[in-house]
Amino acid sequence: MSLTAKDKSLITGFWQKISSKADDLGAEALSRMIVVFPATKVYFSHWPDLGPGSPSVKKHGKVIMAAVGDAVGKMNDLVGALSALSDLHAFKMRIDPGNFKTLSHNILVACAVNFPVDFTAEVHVAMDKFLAALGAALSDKYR
Ligand code: HEM
Repeated sequence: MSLTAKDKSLITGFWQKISSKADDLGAEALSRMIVVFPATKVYFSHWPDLGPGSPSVKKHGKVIMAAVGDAVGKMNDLVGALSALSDLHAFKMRIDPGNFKTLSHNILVACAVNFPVDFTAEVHVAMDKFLAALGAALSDKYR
């Protein structure tokens, strides 16, 4: 699956609209993932508070979305751009790569809820493809 020129322009355009709210979107996506898919809590058990909007969740939501924003600028080589991060998730954090789909889903939900007008069906498809490609790139180092 590859991103078309149209996908890329929709993704870049949507990111420009949401980037100033990226930290909040990240916190909401991560909060939702932990609540709706509680099995994901196992990876964050070292945090003092995993509740929605807790300081750890907010801080890490910001970190995740900074990486997503960086990836928007590197759409032509996601595997190369995310190689070090893939290594970390595979061998240091040992995240089951199936979870990338789960977080992507929650990022889409956060985008839809907070940007209902801009998150058209067209943008939805493009962002879904982009996050799937990002998840695939993050899974690249697993084997
Ligand atoms: C869109 C997908 C994702 C992106 C862009 C992303 C990005 C990041 C980044 C940038 C870091 C910091 C790495 C560093 O220390 O240099 C990180 C750490 C981490 N990620 Fe991910 N991540 C993603 C998905 C996931 C998923 C699905 C999980 C688990 C369910 C996960 C669990 C973790 C954990 C446990 C850490 C360490 C947290 C800590 O410092 O306490 N990540 N991630």
